[in-house]
Amino acid sequence: NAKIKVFTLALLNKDDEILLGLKKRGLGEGLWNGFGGKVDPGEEIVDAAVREVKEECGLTVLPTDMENLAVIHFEFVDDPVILEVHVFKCSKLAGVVEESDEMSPKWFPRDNVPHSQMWPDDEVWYPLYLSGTKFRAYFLFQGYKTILSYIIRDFYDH
Ligand SMILES: Nc1nc(NC2CC2)cc(N2CCN(C3COC3)CC2)n1
Repeated sequence: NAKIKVFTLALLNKDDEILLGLKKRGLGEGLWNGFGGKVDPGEEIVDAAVREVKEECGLTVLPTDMENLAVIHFEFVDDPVILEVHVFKCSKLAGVVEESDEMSPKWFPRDNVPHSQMWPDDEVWYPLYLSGTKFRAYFLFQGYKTILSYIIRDFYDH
């Protein structure tokens, strides 16, 4: 009786830097990550991504400037809840970066993000993301720290 929970994850780019936020609470607390959250019922996924970016770091992004680069499914041993994370890449940003209740934002060099303080899967798929490759991925976790297995394939292949 698997249950799928849909999340957005927006990675914001400017020149050779990427904006990450240190999560202050909830799932991923204490880790650096892109901006995102749950998709409300009836909400378009890309609109949820735009909303979460604004809420979490103050920046305004147009839905048409959100490039959907990946869909990643995360499964956890002995847990029926599957996380479906829609990853977006955006380079057209407006506004001023602000701290929020959820996130402390900070710019990092895109080739030097703090992987030791990020979700372990990021190290696997960031290189694909940075090269602009569209992909689908599946990760099987034991708890939140151990990757038991993963599959990555082209977004368009079956
Ligand atoms: N980079 C990355 N890795 C993940 N790995 C799986 C956990 C093992 C999950 C993940 N997200 C799921 C959680 N979501 C938080 C915002 O509201 C909750 C952000 C995106 N983001």
